[in-house]
Amino acid sequence: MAGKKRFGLRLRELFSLGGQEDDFYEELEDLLIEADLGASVTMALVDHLRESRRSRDREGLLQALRELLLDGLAPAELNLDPQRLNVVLFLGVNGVGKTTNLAKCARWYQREWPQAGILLAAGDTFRAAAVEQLSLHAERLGVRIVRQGTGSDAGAVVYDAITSAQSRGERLVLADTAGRMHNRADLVRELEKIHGIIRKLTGSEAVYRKILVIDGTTGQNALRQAELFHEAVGVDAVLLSKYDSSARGGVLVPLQRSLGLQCGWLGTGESYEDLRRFSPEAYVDDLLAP
Ligand SMILES: Nc1nc2c(ncn2[C@@H]2O[C@H](COP(=O)(O)OP(=O)(O)OP(=O)(O)O)[C@@H](O)[C@H]2O)c(=O)[nH]1
Repeated sequence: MAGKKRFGLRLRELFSLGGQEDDFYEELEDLLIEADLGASVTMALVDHLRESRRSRDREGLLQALRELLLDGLAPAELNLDPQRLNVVLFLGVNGVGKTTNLAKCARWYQREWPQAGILLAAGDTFRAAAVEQLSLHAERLGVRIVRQGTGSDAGAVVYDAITSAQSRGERLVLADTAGRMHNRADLVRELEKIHGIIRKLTGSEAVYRKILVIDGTTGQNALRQAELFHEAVGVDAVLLSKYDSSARGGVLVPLQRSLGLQCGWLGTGESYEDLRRFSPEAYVDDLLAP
């Protein structure tokens, strides 16, 4: 959070400085880019501020920037349905916190839907320790898991999980996926295969959603990751992990502006309770806080 505070502070310092108009906007651009807002969003914001000719006093500018950042941001809605089967696929590159946050979501729905029956699917069969890690969470949470060994077919794991949940009347399958394969094409092929299996099995009978986990400390690279997954299978919502240790976290704005992706949750630590619903106002206030 220290970095975020620095951003807000530096913004205020800049706003209270005198000097040339052009220098001011250039420095503002640098600050926004450092906050992970990305070049195109930054340009658009700064152009807007320039054109709006709002008074260049500190509070006026901060208020204008706040409104611009908030524009279009909304909490993602998954619209899951406790009366039907829901399949939620967790996507994201290695180490972003997919498995941990999948487990937090399991805990969340244990509370929200106490009667639902939750099943975890160990679909990351590529990384050696991933199946074990998810199994440990299943044991701690007291939920069922469908797993096979490392190197097995992830599509088969997901297939088994869904048919098993269907036969038992369970309402929620949370499926992990690999974040890395031998190369990008393999990863996309694997995801497309899993996606095809889920679509075939669920049809109109079930709700199927995809959550992309983005590491809040990643910066602009997050946008490229999101493009990859969104193009491959389509993303319904973003979960921004490691928000507690993210220096900037401004990346949610370009994710929304460039790809139309909204955030649903913030991961705020490593324990099961460390999951927060995304609030655009709280997020932007945090970004701008001194
Ligand atoms: N501080 C903090 N740490 C987190 C958060 N979410 C996950 N982590 C940590 O990030 C590390 C990686 O998390 P994993 O859940 O293993 O990541 P993954 O994406 O499943 O990784 P792969 O299985 O390798 O793809 C672990 O040490 C987690 O405890 C969070 O919201 N805050």
